Amino acid sequence: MSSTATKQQPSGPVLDWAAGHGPVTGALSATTGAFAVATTGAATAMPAGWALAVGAAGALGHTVAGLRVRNAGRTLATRAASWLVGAGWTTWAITHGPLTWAALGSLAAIGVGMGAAARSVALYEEAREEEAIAAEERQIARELSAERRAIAAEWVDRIQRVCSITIRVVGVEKWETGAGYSLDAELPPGGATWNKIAAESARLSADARLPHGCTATASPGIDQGRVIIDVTTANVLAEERTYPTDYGPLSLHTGIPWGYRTNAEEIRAYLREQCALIVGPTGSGKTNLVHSILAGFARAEDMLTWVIDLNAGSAGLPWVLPALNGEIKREDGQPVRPGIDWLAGTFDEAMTMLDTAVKVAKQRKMGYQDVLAKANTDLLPISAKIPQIMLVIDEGAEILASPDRQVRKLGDKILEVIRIARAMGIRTVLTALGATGSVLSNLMIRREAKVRVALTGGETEGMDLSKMFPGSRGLRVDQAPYKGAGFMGTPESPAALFKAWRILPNQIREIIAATSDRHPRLDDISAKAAGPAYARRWDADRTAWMRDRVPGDGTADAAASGAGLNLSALRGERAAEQGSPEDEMLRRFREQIDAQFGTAPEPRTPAADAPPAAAEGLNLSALRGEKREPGPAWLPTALEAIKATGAEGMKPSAVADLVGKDRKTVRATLQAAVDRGELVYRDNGPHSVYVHPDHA
Ligand SMILES: Nc1ncnc2c1ncn2[C@@H]1O[C@H](COP(=O)(O)OP(=O)(O)OP(=O)(O)O)[C@@H](O)[C@H]1O
Repeated sequence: MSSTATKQQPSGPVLDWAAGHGPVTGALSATTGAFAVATTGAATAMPAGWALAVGAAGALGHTVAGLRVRNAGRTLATRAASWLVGAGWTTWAITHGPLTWAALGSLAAIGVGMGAAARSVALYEEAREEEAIAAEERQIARELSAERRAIAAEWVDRIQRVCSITIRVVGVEKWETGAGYSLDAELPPGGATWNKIAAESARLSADARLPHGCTATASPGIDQGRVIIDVTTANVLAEERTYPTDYGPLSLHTGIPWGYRTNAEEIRAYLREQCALIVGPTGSGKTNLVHSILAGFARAEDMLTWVIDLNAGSAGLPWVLPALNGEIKREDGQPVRPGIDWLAGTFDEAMTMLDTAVKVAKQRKMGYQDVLAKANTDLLPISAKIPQIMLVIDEGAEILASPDRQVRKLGDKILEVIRIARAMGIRTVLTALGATGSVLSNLMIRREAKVRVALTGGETEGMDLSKMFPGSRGLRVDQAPYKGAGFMGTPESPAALFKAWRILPNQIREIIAATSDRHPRLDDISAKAAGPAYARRWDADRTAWMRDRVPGDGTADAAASGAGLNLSALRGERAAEQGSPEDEMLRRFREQIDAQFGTAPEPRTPAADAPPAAAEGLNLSALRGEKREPGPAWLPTALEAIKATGAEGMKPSAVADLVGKDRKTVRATLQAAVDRGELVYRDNGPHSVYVHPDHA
C-alpha cells in the first residue's frame, strides 16, 4: 500500500540528474552515493576493497578529464582527493557498519568539507579564467602599443632626417578603414611650425617607402605647437568605388559629399557661401564627377540645381530625360520630377537662366529684408522654404575665357551672379577643361571659389596644382594617376588627394526617383522675380533642343497619333508639319510637372479675359485646361514682360531677345496680338514700343 502511495504522491525535491553539479549538489551527491554504496555493501557483504578500487578509478578519470579541459592543478587535486576520501570512508564503513553515529557523523563532515572545497575550486577556476582573458587582452594591447611605439619611433627619426625637426609623438591612431594611421605630435620649442613638415610631404612619403598614391600629409594640430600627420598605407584611389546607395536626404548646411579621401573617408563641400571650381582635362572623369555632384544636390532638401551645358546639355540630360520620357514613375504611378530644376543647353536659354538668377538675387535682397533683420544676419537663411540655387556651369571657365563676344556676354553674367548673389543664396559650380590660368587670374573667382577640385586622371600636361591650391606644397599630379582621382581642397579641408565615386546611369535614375518628392519649390518672392522665364522653362519650344535626344517612344507615338494632336501647328509654328511624338511627350511632361509639383506660380494669362478664339485652335495653356489662347507658346511670356514694363512698353527687339526668336517672327506675332486687342502699338519711329492695354 505504501509503495502505491509513494508512486502516486511523489514528494521531496525534484533532482535533475542530467544537470552538472555545483559545490552543494556535488557534495550531496557524493556523500549520499557513498552512504548508499556502504549500506548496500555492508548488507551484501561486499568486499571492502571494491569501494577503494572504484574511488581510485574515479579520481584517475576526473584527473584525466580535468587535464583535458586544462583545469588548474588545485582543481584536479581537490577532485581526486574527494573521490579518494569518499572511497576511503565507504571502504571503512563497509567493514565497520555504516549505521553508527561515528560513520554518519564523519560522512556529514566529509560532505561539508567536499562542498567547501568544491566551492573554493569553482571560484578559483572562475578567477583563473578571468585572469586568462585579461592577460590575453593585455598581450594584445602590449602588441598594439608596441606597434604604435614602433610607428612613433620610426616617424620621429624620419621627420628628424627629412625635415630636421625633432617631434615628440603623443598619440598614434590607426584608422578604422585600415587604410593608414594618424600621428599627433608636439613640435619642438624654438618656433617650428607644422607647415615645415607639410612642405616635405613628398620626401617623407618617399622616405617611408609608401606605395604609389599613398601620402604623408601634415595639418595643424590642437594648437600651433602641435601637428597631425596622416599617413596612408593602402591605395584606395586605385579602386573603383560606386556612389553610395544610401540616397537619404542632405542639406546645404551639412555639406554635400563629393568623393572620398585616401583614408576612404568622404569629403564634403560646404557651398552656402563658396562657389566651386573643377578642373579636369578630357577623359579625366569630369563628367562623372559632375554627375556625382548633381546627385548630392538632388538629394538636398534645400537646393535647386540649374545646369548650363552648352555642349549639348550632356551634363544635365541624364537628370532630365528619364523623367521627360516617362521612363521612371513613382510607386503610386505618378510621374517624377527631373533631378535638376532647370537645364540650359543653348546660348539663349543660358542667358535667360542667368538673367533670372540676377533678378532672383536682387528681389531676394529687397523681399527678405524683414527675414534678415529678424535673423540678425546679412546672409539669407537658406532652408527648404527658401532654397539655395546652385548654378552648375559645365565648361564655365571656358565661357569666361572665351574670345567670342557673344559668349563673353554669358561670362559677364556668370561673374555678375557670383559677385552679387552670395548673401542671397545663389552659388555656382564651374568646371574647366584646363583654362585655369586665365580663370584663376580673375580675382573674384579666386576669392569666391575656394572649393576646388583638380582631376588629373594621369594627365600631367597643363596641370598647375600650385595655382589651383596656392600654399599647398608637395602635391604631385603623378600621385593620382587614376580616372576620377585628383586633388580637392576646401576652406575646411586642405588640398589633398581625393577620388570621386563612379556613378552609372542606373544610379542616376534611382536617385531621380528617390528624390522626386524631396526637391524644394522656388520661394514665392524668387518665383515672382523669375516670372514666366522660369515658370515656362519646360515649355516645348524651350526644351526643343532636347528633342533630337529623345529616343522614339512607342507609347508616346501611339498617344500622339491617337489624340491627333499637332501642337506645333496649333502654336502657329511649323504649320505644315505633323505633330511629332516628341512634342506630345514634352507637352505631357510640362503638364505633369505643373500639375504635380507647381514649381512656380503660373504666369497670369493676359489673354484669359479675351473671348476664346476657337478658330486658332489649341495651344499649351488650352491643353492645361485653361481658356484657349492664340499665338505661339512664347507669346504669354512676351505679354507678361510687356505688361511688367508698364507705360514704358517694350521694343520688338527687346521682346525678340527675351523670347529668343528673330525680330520678324516677333513683330508678326505681336501685331496679331494688337489686332486681337491684347496689345497696343505705340508708333514712334525707331523708339516704337508695344504696350499692354492696361497701361496704354
Ligand atoms: N570615379 C571614377 N572611378 C572609376 N572610373 C572612372 C571614374 N570617373 C571616370 N571613370 C572612367 O573614366 C571614363 C571617362 O570618364 P568621364 O566621361 O567622366 O570623363 P570626362 O573627363 O568627362 O571625359 P570627356 O570630357 O571625354 O567626356 C569613364 O567612362 C570611366 O570608365
